[in-house]
Amino acid sequence: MNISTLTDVRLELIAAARYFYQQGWMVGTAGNLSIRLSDGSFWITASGKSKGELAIDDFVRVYPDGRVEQPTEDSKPSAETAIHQVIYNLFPEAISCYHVHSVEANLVSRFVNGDALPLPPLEMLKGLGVWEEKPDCVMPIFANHLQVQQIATEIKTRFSNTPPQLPALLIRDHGVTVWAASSTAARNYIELVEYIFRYMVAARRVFGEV
Ligand SMILES: CSCCC(=O)C(=O)COP(=O)(O)O
Ligand SMILES: [Zn+2]
Repeated sequence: MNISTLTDVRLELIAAARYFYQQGWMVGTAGNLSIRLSDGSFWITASGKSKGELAIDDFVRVYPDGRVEQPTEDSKPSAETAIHQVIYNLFPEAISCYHVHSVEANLVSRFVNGDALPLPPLEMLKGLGVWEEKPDCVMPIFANHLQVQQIATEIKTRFSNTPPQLPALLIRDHGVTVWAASSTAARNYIELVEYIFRYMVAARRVFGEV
């Protein structure tokens, strides 16, 4: 057994959350991160924890049958656990699901009225798996219902009929969610989508509405 197999995967989530917090993408208690284990259960951030200073007990374990293992009585699963569950059910290859709130994600979610955000054909899309000459890509947008289960249901219905072009979705006036085959890839995906959002906001300032 090498040393990496002994590492608690929650440490990766703690490090990623601290990094996202430093970027201003997980301010206060905003956002939630999860990682799936080989038995199909996943660790997810407990609800309402300061994401810049997570500790090993600030996670709950959610099993495929919905059972929840809490380290302490006051640790509740993230309010957005239903979204992570639906992503893991839809995408068997997904090992990590990360959700952050940035100012730019909220701004670009208002660039269109419809349910799909056209993305500029940037080289960065290759990092998200889009290897095309001038990619014609959209990011799905979902309404930010107060009942998170409703958001999760709409994600399930839409993606079951129309798989997304990218491993990412945007919730309007809320934030972005990505999923990936490893926690490292999920962290990269967050950085890439946030770069694209920053570009879109800057491009609007420079070129106006295009
Ligand atoms: C101030 S963030 C409001 C809730 C939210 O959108 C979020 O991402 C954090 O919720 P959690 O229950 O995972 O702490
Ligand atoms: Zn959120």
